[in-house]
Amino acid sequence: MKHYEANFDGLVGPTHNYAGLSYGNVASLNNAAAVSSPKAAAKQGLKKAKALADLGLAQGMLAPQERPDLHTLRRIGFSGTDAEVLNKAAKQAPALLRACCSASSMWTANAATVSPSADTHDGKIHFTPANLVDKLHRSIEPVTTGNILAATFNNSRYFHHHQHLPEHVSFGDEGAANHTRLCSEYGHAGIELFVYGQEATNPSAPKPKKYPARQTLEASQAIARLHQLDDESSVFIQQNPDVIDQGVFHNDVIAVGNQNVLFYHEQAFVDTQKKLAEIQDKFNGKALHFIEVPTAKVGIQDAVKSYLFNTQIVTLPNGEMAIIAPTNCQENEAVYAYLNELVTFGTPIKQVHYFDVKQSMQNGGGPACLRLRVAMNETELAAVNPNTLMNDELFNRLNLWVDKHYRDELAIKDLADPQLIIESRTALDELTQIMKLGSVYQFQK
Ligand SMILES: N=C(N)NCCC[C@H](NC(=O)CCC(=O)O)C(=O)O
Repeated sequence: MKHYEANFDGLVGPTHNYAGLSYGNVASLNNAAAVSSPKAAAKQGLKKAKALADLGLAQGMLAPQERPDLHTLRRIGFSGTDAEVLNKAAKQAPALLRACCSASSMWTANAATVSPSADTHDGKIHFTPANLVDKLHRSIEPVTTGNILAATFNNSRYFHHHQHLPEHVSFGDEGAANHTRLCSEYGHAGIELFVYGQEATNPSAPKPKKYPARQTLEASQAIARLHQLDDESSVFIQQNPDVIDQGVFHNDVIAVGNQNVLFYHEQAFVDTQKKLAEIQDKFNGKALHFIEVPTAKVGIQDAVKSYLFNTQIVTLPNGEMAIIAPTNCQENEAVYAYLNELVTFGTPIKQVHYFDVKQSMQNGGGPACLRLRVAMNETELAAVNPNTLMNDELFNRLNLWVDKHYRDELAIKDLADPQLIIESRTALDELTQIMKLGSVYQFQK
């Protein structure tokens, strides 16, 4: 039986904009009110996804969410026709309107946590949508995320979909951005690493002083229980609160794993040596590569600016690993020098491929934020909705679809334009037909 680790990238939605909504995410705040290009953003994302498919990897796409989110605006008291709702929100509560217009579902690393069947007791792939409660604009994603995941992985024989965790800060859950998996082969049972920012029920435990810690230990433990993971194959690690205060708002901004490689910054974790020993122990003595990047080579600021750790590490069909990096890594002297050196270290990582995903980067989303990993065997892959899987035909259809429906430019003031509701719904309605998703959006119900 063949095994894959498929990447499901988030298709960038028609309202992609820079609203400065994510306190603690330096790029989001620095680019607040800049003019975005939804069309360029969607095309950059599609190009990366297609390039990975062309490298011989299993690659899918996840549909974006409906924005502006009229359903939420009505729920908080704006009434009238759709245009009236938008107008009233724009005048009375512009910050709430901005929160209801974000295309943030593009960062599918935050869509859910996924545990492959090799790790779970019932032998199914488990999905739990992230509740994303720390940010208002993201907290309105999980219900539709659940609908989209269920329409994409639509076979209950292989896929087990859970409801998102209770919507309270004690269960702050950011999905796969704070989760990575180590294994010798994708189809073998692995070790699931859950990295949390704070313990909600232990006020004396360390936590950041300035920026929020979005993921709690309690949430990570709940996911491990729901996904029927063994204690012997789960490791809970605290993220270093000092780096959260320097802009590392998710663990995937400072560490990434693939198969038997863990690539991380020296300052990423609390109790690093103890945790590495626990991982090694639970890995049953099999070979592991811990690639630690020292501060002397790459400082935290360079890591945050370049997104060195928000790279994807993928295993190519020939068994070599490649790093999928944003072009921002080429533009940073220290990081570029490090990556050139990394491929000579004798680890499984032998190649680096650079992609321009700047439209997403300007909101703090790198290549790894844009994808949700799902390790699958060939039977499970065959059970995925085939219309979501990347190939020449889907790539061409989606590019034409973007050309037809997306704006070249979007400024914050444009979010108050009722025409954007019509454009967005027309596009998404057509998309659900292209990807054969059924009625996943509120406006279709
Ligand atoms: N690291 C991972 N996996 N994902 C990155 C998510 C970026 C996202 N940015 C935003 O939501 C900015 C939106 C705005 O400001 O308009 C966030 O902070 O949640």
